[in-house]
Amino acid sequence: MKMVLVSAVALVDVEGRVLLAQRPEGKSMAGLWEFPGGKVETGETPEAALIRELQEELGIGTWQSCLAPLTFASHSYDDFHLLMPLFICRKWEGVPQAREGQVLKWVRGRELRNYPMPAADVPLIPLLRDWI
Ligand SMILES: Nc1nc2c([nH]c(=O)n2[C@@H]2O[C@H](COP(=O)(O)OP(=O)(O)OP(=O)(O)O)[C@@H](O)[C@H]2O)c(=O)[nH]1
Repeated sequence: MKMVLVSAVALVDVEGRVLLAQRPEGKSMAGLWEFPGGKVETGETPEAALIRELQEELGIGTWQSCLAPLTFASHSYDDFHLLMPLFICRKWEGVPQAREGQVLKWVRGRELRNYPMPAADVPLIPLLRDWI
């Protein structure tokens, strides 16, 4: 099966809330809430991919030194296998804005369960909650 490498990040604010983005209509898995990020391009590191995606999707800047590895997802969807490192980041510049039609939401740990997420993300939530 095709292996897809996606880099994602839990942005955590000073109140311990996590930023989720709702996938827009028309995309696969529309309506589900996910961590910001995207596919790692050829020749890119997962960290560089994230820094690029955060600028494109949210208009914020961050640094490799502010991206700490948290955990990863390894999940088979019907048509591809997703390998997704999840970083945690508490420091960035700018205010996240929905630049690609997503709905953004800052969510507290205990409320994460109210936001339906892609199957790959579900097992990551308890671990994330331990860290925020
Ligand atoms: N960014 C992000 N992607 C995730 C998460 N969980 C998860 O299964 N994915 C999947 O990883 C892929 C990310 O691709 P992408 O964000 O670069 O591309 P895309 O929206 O155009 O997706 P598409 O090619 O499926 O339409 C999608 O298939 C997405 O559904 C997550 O928490 N964050």
